[in-house]
Amino acid sequence: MKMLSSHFWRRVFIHRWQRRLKDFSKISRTLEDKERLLHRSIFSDQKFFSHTSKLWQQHKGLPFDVADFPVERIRNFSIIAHVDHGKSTLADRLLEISGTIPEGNNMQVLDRLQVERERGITVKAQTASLVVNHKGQDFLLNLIDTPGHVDFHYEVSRSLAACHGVILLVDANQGVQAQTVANFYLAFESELAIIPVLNKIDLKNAQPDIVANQIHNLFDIDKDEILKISAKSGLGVADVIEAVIERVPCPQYDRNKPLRAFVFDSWYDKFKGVVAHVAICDGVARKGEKITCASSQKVYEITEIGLMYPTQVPSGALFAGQVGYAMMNMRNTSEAQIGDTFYHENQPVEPMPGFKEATPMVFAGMFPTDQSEFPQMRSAIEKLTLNDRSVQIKVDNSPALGQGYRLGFLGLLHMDVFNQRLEQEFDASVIVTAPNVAYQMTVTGEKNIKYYGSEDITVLNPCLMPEPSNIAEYREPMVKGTIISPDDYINQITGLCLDRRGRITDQSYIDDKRVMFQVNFPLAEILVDFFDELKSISSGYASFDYEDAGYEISDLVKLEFYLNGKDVEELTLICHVSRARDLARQVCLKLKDTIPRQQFAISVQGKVNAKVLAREDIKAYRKDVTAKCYGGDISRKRKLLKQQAEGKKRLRKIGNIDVPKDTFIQILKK
Ligand SMILES: Nc1nc2c(ncn2[C@@H]2O[C@H](COP(=O)(O)OP(=O)(O)OP(=O)(O)O)[C@@H](O)[C@H]2O)c(=O)[nH]1
Repeated sequence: MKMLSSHFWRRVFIHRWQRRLKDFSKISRTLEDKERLLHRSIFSDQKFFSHTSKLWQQHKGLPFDVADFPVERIRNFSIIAHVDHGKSTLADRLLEISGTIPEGNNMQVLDRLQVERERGITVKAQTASLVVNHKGQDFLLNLIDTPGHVDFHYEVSRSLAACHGVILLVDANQGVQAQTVANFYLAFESELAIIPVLNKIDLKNAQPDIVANQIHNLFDIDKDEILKISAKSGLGVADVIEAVIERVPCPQYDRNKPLRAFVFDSWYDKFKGVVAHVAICDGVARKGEKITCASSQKVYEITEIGLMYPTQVPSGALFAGQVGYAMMNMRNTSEAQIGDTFYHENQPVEPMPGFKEATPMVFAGMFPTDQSEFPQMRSAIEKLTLNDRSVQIKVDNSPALGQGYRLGFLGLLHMDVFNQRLEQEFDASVIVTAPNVAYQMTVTGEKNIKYYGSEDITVLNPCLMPEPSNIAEYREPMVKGTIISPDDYINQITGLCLDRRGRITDQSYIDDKRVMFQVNFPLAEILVDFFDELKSISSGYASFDYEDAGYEISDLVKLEFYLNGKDVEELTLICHVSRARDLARQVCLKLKDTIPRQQFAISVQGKVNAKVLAREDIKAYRKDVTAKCYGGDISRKRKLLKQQAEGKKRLRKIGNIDVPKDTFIQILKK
């Protein structure tokens, strides 16, 4: 007994010291941890901590019943903003304040993809549900964290279909940027409630009053409506929750009506198969029920249904106004179409309007590194496009690279991310050809005159461009660009726009320091390095966004590249006539740098209409075949050299040039 009690006191003593040490280590924390402590004290009153919600670690299922949330106590909203203005950080704080996840600085829990974590950007809209208490009542909030980069704007527009309001987040240091403007109009045109929020007010250089003025001038928003927060420290985040509950309208749906479930996203899970993100517009969907897909009329059984809390947590049912996930035993990835409506078997309802197709801006060929891997590549592309519906797919064939696909993307970053996701998530290694835009042409060649008079075609693959003598008119895609920058850089930006064949249509001040330019550009001119150059001439302060602006008549040529006189179709480009010579030189130099030296010399030529515009030579490795010949027998040495020369000729004849996998994509980068 005595022994036991001394053991007990020893444990109490150790425990006390551990606590003291913990307190001591708290005092000596770094600056970042001090912010965390501040954030803790802000949350300490746990104003929004719901009675039903418990800390993340403590529950396995949902700590509440979804049936207890009628539409009046549901709010569905998105967080939209320019790149890096703090969307994912705010999402973290909202999840913490509601007790959905444990406290922890900058976990970015909604950036779930490996590519997002590696690049530090959001590429995929992600949803999460949280329960908060407001004036004694529990509310179910469904938030969607959206990407900020222009290449992923389709994700934003799709997410808005499942929302009734948005938080328009603006960095109080950087101010309104180009994507802020684009996102505002997207939400405004969708008639959503807009809550303007200034973020990063903890920063030394934050200028909340100036930025509030910009928001007021540009969007006609009352300055009193603008919230000021620090998503990092948690300051003011409580007000955001209050604003969401009070300013975002509840869904106008009815759980007593027949089921109408809208699929706004879907993805392929290696273990669970196809998973769909669903918004329940009317009625109730329960596990085990049979539901019909409105577009295909196929019947499925709901095998699992639940909320993203913030990962998939089964709830057994979802009620009108709620947003969650569902699994329906779909065998084929093509069955889960985004924009589809599901209803209970034999109880058809009016389907929801689907989504507008995304308009791809950039096209590139994708081929397996080894032709035997084509089936794996096809399956990987099918699964990934299930999660990324903005990609357009067409089967393609290339003499050098074999069977593959021509894919359409919303931009180069989109293409890069898609490629990386193929490798990381599906283990598919692919060759990507040089990206190009889609040109339109009016063909009036002999054959066409005979049959059609003239015909308008769209050329997605430059090597399929018809003979120039048959083309009556060329048209190239245009974009309407928005640039926002401090006025110190007006001259540099004007110069850059003119150099890129841009037409400045408007230039106006959004406050007394910042200028907004509206510029019409040929898409091909801003595709590769425009944004980098804009950032570099404006010391990183200018931002850029663009939207489709149709086609304009242009003067185009087909630029072909030859390796040792052999046309390499995969390298063919279409460009404006004024760019042909520079581009030919740039690509030839790039090829010279990227193609490794081989046993024979390689000539690299860039030609337009058989006229050589640029040429580079890659020297051969001179293998010393006579090294092993000691002594003076000259005839033996000659024989070996002759054999070597013949070997080189043979290699050249069969065009056995080792071109590295990323050459095609590298050639356009400066
Ligand atoms: N000082 C400070 N930094 C912040 C605040 N909010 C976010 N940040 C930082 O800003 C950077 C970008 O934050 P994110 O949350 O990734 O921004 P995002 O808008 O989600 O970025 P994308 O999804 O790539 O567009 C991170 O380094 C954050 O730590 C804030 O209130 N104060």
